Amino acid sequence: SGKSRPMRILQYVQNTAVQGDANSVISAVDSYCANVEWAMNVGDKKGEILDAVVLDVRPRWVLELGTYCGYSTMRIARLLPPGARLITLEMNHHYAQVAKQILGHAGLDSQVDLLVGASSALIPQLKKKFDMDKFDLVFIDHWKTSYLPDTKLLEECDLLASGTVLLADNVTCPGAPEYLHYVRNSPRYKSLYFPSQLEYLRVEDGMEKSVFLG
Ligand SMILES: CCNc1ncnc2c1ncn2[C@@H]1O[C@H](/C=C/CNC(=O)c2cc(-c3ccc(F)cc3)cc(O)c2O)[C@@H](O)[C@H]1O
Ligand SMILES: [Mg+2]
Repeated sequence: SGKSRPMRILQYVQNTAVQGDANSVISAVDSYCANVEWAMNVGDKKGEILDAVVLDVRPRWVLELGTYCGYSTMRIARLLPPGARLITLEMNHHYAQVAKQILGHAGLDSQVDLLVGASSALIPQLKKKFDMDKFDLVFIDHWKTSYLPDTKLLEECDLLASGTVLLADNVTCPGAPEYLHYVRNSPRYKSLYFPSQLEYLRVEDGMEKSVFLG
């Protein structure tokens, strides 16, 4: 039942996870996607790398590109210091609606602003909309061919400060070759690869952490 995969994930969360307990919602998504049907969440293995980066950066302003069901949104939001904000962009209305409900079940909607629309249209509006200046952390996990153009757009919109961390999912599988080449060869980034595995599978994947140098 449930018309879409995100819908089926939401129903499983609503039926099994503890309302207001983000960790139980994260575990519910992981057990559903590991045992019932695969979905493109960052997952528990790469999720631990994401957690470690969030805890290390202690960001005040976080941007996520590609919300999908809100899994990585929850992982980030549950670790934010008080007063910090996570802005997540999702172009698919249905996915955004599901993510909003999953975030609500986890009790994390107060730290998160979920905007529905394409990143290319929304990124130029963020400074004014949120009265903010620079992001401390950007988690990139949307269409792999959009990683590079959106990184360049973030530079053009002056949304990256010296020290801003970009963390990109899937740089090995499915891969983001143009993005990788750019951040690994540009003098404006210090880049480091974190090997891991594709969510819920024994397939190599990894995340690239790139620090903007200004
Ligand atoms: C147009 C660019 N701008 C965008 N602005 C806002 N939201 C966007 C945008 N692009 C895509 N989105 C949204 O991000 C999400 C897309 C994520 C794309 N992710 C993947 O393709 C992906 C794919 C895999 C994968 C790996 C191995 C396989 F065999 C099959 C799939 C694994 C992953 O972890 C992935 O992240 C959707 O919710 C989509 O609606
Ligand atoms: Mg991904």
